[in-house]
Amino acid sequence: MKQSGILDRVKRIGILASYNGSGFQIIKKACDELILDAQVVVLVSNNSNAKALETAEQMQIPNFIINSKRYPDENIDEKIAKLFKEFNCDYIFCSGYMKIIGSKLISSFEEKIINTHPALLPSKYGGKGMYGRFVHEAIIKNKEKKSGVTIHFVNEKYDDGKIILKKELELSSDETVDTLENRIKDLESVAIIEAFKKLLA
Ligand SMILES: Nc1nc2c(c(=O)[nH]1)N[C@@H](CN(C=O)c1ccc(C(=O)N[C@@H](CCC(=O)O)C(=O)O)cc1)CN2
Ligand SMILES: NCC(=O)N[C@@H]1O[C@H](COP(=O)([O-])[O-])[C@@H](O)[C@H]1O
Repeated sequence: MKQSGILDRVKRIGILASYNGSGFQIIKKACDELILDAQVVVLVSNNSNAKALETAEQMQIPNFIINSKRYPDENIDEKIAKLFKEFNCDYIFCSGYMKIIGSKLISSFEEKIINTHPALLPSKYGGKGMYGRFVHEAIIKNKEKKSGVTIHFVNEKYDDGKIILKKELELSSDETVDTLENRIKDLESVAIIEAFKKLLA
């Protein structure tokens, strides 16, 4: 583990999640086990029913619901950016976050917002509508021979940012959406940690 100098401090990670936050849990575990020299300091969800909120609460990680329904008169993107700044986040990780991130948040965290996409990019399996099971359904429907995970920086467009790393897998002849989803999640658990090790080095 890198020795921290006097001016260094453990890097602080903010999470954006819409549902379960599986990637968030992977990162938190790696931080707790000192595999990553970082700490998860705050979680934001757009979805008041997100399981990720409960998980954060159980872990005593500050967690917030920020969406336009709850804050109809505020710029949601600015509100999220302000909160992550208040928590002195060094990085933001999108753990199954299903909303477009706007320019304010992107400019506040240039090349510091990281997303995990459950397919190989660039490809037709990225962009608007390509999230969660929809990605795997399209891959299976099109009889693709391979898929994978892409960890990338977030820019203004969906799934278009600079790629940090990719991991591939070959589809089996009897692959289903369920088996592919599970295999991609397993691959993600390796890719996310490898990507953060690269960033934190
Ligand atoms: N500016 C960016 N914002 C986000 C990115 C990004 O790369 N740039 N990545 C997404 C995550 N993502 C793919 O990895 C993704 C998530 C959601 C969608 C999508 O089509 N969403 C629907 C709404 C779905 C819902 O409300 O549940 C939509 O926009 O119509 C595409 C890609 C996170 N944000
Ligand atoms: N395009 C974005 C996207 O599809 N992200 C995907 O959502 C899953 C997280 O869901 P979770 O809420 O179950 O952790 C992850 O597998 C991630 O690749």
